[in-house]
Amino acid sequence: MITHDRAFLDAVSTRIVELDRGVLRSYPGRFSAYEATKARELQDEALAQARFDKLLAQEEVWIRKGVEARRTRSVGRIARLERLREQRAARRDVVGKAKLELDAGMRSGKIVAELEGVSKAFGERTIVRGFDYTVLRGDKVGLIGPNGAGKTTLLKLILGQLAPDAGTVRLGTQIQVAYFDQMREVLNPEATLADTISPGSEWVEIGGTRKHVMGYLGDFLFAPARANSPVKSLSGGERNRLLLARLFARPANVLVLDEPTNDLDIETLELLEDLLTDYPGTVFLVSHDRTFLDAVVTSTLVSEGDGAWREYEGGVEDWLQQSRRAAALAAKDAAKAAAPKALAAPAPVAGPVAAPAPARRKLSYKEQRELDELPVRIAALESEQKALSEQLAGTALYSETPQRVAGVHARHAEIDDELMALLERWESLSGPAR
Ligand SMILES: Nc1ncnc2c1ncn2[C@@H]1O[C@H](COP(=O)(O)OP(=O)(O)OP(=O)(O)O)[C@@H](O)[C@H]1O
Repeated sequence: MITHDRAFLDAVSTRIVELDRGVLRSYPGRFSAYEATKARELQDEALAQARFDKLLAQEEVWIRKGVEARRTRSVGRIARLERLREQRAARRDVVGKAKLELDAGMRSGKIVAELEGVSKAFGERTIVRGFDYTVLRGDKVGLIGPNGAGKTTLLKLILGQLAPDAGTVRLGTQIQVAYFDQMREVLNPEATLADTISPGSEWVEIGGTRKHVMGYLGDFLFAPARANSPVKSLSGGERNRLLLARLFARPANVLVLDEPTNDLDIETLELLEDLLTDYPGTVFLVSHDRTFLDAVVTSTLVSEGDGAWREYEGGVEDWLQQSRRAAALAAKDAAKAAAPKALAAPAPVAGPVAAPAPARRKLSYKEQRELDELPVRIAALESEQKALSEQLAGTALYSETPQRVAGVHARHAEIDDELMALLERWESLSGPAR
């Protein structure tokens, strides 16, 4: 019996067979029993994953320690870390694939939009001039230009929401657009996380594929225990993560993301990168975060001023390289034309913009000092923890008072937390600029 009628299922079934992430599982009993067991399993899974993450994080702290510690690294421990990393990567894979099934709404036609000689001006100001452009299904397009260059206007033209002054825009078939705009999206602060994703149902259902909302929230790094908390209890970054979860639960085949990376932590950024990279539909991405753009886009639309827009294959780095090359060639040609007999001077390497920003954010003097001291603090905590582990493994400790034994246990656990906090600090200080 295959049905979406839960009341009916609950009344008649004696066994539920579930297909989740490509695995079939059988649960004896009625539908309500299955739901309870499933929620428990998801919770256990989240707990096991959290434990695993903690171990991995500790091992990452260890491997990242200074040169001195590096000499004493054990081969076995490094091999174990590599295995842990692989397991972690595989887990993300499963999640990514599961979501892809949810995302793939109805496919759009092969051509999403075709623009010919499109121009648009607001009063005296020309935003787009004589623009020819074709977007195909699956293109991931980055838009780059200073504030007010016309990125939003160009997007509206491409998606047929704004009529051009001149030229034609032909839209493809079956296009369903979903937007992610942190500034404008509104979340009901009183609604729960689960209700925000899938109002009135415990299931997220798109294109015939269903997933329990707890599991879906888990994919977006919300623990099952939080599914029934109100939106107002979330931090700003968590709200953005929830908006992303809602975006990917919509049956769209064209996603438009305007500055999606503001306020997202590293893990969510990676998740978003993976989601967008694997997303089978078309993506338009406006972002000032070059690393993020480079990771996701397959082509870039760049404002070259005065209504001129140009398409480059690849991401920001490719655009910079290509435009530097073009500028160098132009300079060479100009030099040749101006002074044909002069000795060939090295071509100036000039581009429309400066070289890419350094990958790491600029630290204040105080932060740099803190970062430099972190390995020492981590090493001290680890050697303290090692000494405690030895005491716990030996017999002498147990001839002392029970309070003393409990104290050693407690300090050992406390060091775990301190190490985690230092690792997080290390991540945030040494992470890329955003
Ligand atoms: N409906 C409108 N009427 C008049 N002017 C407009 C209209 N929409 C946009 N503009 C102007 O056109 C220019 C381009 O705006 P647009 O919002 O497309 O830029 P943007 O590149 O997306 O900017 P930002 O990076 O700041 O979001 C701006 O100067 C804006 O004031």
